[in-house]
Amino acid sequence: MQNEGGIQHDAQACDIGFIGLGVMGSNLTMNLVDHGYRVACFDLDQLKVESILDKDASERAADSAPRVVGCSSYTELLSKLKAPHLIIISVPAGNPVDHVCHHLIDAGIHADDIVVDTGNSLWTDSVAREAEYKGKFIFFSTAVSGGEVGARFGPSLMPSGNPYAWTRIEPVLKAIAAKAHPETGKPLESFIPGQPITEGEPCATYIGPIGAGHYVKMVHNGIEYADMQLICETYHIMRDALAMTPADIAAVFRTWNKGKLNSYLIEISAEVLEQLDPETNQPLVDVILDRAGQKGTGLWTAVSALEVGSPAQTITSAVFARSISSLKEERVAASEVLSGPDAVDYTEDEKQAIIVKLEHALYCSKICAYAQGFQLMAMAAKEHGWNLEFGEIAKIWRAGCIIRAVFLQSISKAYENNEELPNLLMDPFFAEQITQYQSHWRQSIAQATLAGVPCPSMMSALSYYDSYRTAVLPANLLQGQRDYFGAHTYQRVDKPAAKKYHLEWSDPGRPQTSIKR
Ligand SMILES: NC(=O)C1=CN([C@@H]2O[C@H](COP(=O)(O)OP(=O)(O)OC[C@H]3O[C@@H](n4cnc5c(N)ncnc54)[C@H](OP(=O)(O)O)[C@@H]3O)[C@@H](O)[C@H]2O)C=CC1
Ligand SMILES: O=C(CO)[C@H](O)[C@H](O)COP(=O)(O)O
Repeated sequence: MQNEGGIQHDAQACDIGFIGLGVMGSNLTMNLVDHGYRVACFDLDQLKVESILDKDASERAADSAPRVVGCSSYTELLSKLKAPHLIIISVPAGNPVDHVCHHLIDAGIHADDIVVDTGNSLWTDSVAREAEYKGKFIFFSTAVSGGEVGARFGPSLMPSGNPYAWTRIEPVLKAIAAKAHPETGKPLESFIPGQPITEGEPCATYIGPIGAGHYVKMVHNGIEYADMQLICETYHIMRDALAMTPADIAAVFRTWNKGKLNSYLIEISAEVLEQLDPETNQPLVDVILDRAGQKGTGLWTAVSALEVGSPAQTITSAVFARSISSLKEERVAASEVLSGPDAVDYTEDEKQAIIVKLEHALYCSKICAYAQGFQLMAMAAKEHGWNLEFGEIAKIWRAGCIIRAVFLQSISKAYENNEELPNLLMDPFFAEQITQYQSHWRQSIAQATLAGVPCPSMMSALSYYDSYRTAVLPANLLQGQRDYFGAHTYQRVDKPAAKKYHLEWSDPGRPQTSIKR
């Protein structure tokens, strides 16, 4: 037995307790052990505990000691840990997180123990939890992105909460995080158990007070929704307007993946399109039902954008695209009643020209989706008093996470060059890129519209761009309408903005009054 700070514990005690051994939890646990941590594990389902013990046995050297210790209760888990305890949880967002926290309190967790929530929790829940569990233990959060492979070999991590807790957790999270090449921004990857990447810049940085990290992860997911939807729209245009096969479209994505669109999402899209159905030997994508699921983070982003008044229409339209996809039966019925334009027969040369334009359309739309995400974070940070470092946020998204892409290096440079950048579109590099490619972007959307193929997110991205660069929007008429029916007042272009006016619309003379408040 050792004695540290008056606490007795076993030399073989575990460094970390892990609760929730599902898709993410089991892989995060194996990632931790690859980095030399001894982990005590618990899940409500004991089969999952046994399975992780088997996994450890199969991956560790035959003559080495187990790196994972299985537990059958919260009390047993606490008893296996070095003090002060560090416990990581990966359970479904919502009630299960509080269920775990309450059981840890019942099991005798201490005030200086740390519980780190890694699930996709709603950021306001994390804020409430820190307050609720104060004095019982330190509630900390680190949002995780990267899916199961990321969890296993290096995810992107967005930690936030008590700064003292961060000093204790930082070495653990930076060890298990994905690593990016500092100059190129490209992910440094190894998918071999027991041989983790140790060089490069870790994709984990302290985001701020509790809630900030989960907010940033929520926006990451909102961007993820938009990015995925934009790729799906280009696939749709190629499939229905250009009559291309999944294999042809995959080949186009493979080519794009070598250029400015290089990203994990383009890569996996090509792979999905190439996959044949094991049952029918047809392209798998053709037998997957076109009804998209969603767990809530895209919706939360859209709701937050509406609440803080940040224009994030490409993200929001991606959420709506999932909603309309779920109306499968109605769409099938409507397809037999509602008409669209006649199909156009393109020559091979015309098709190739359209494909070139589509690449640029996707790129410009993607820039706008990211611009909206960063703008939303900036507006939320102002509202909640967070000091978000956007260059650092872009850096931790370069590897490990679902939206990892070479162009995040350019985003991080944009914010390094100008910390006060009001919008990504105003960065000289991105402004120039859109200037160069916008004609192809506009032509692609026009072509899709003429062919009757919906591209709501691409259209909304272009509208965002055009709205953002328009000095005088038609909101002047809108203000007039509001004042007409509801005396909601208006400001004048020729008077100080603080002054408000109302026109007496029902008075035949229509006098204007200056509103004194
Ligand atoms: N899958 C992904 O790609 C990503 C998921 N996330 C988030 O990570 C979290 C975990 O996701 P994922 O691994 O996919 O989910 P899973 O459903 O695969 O795993 C959750 C695990 O937690 C267990 N569990 C639930 N409640 C408790 C409890 N009170 N005590 C102990 N164990 C419990 C579940 O057991 P049982 O099944 O018996 O209920 C299950 O084994 C979620 O918040 C998710 O949103 C984040 C990033 C990516
Ligand atoms: O967080 C993630 C990756 O970053 C998850 O994959 C996310 O839960 C997927 O969301 P949805 O099921 O709503 O598509």
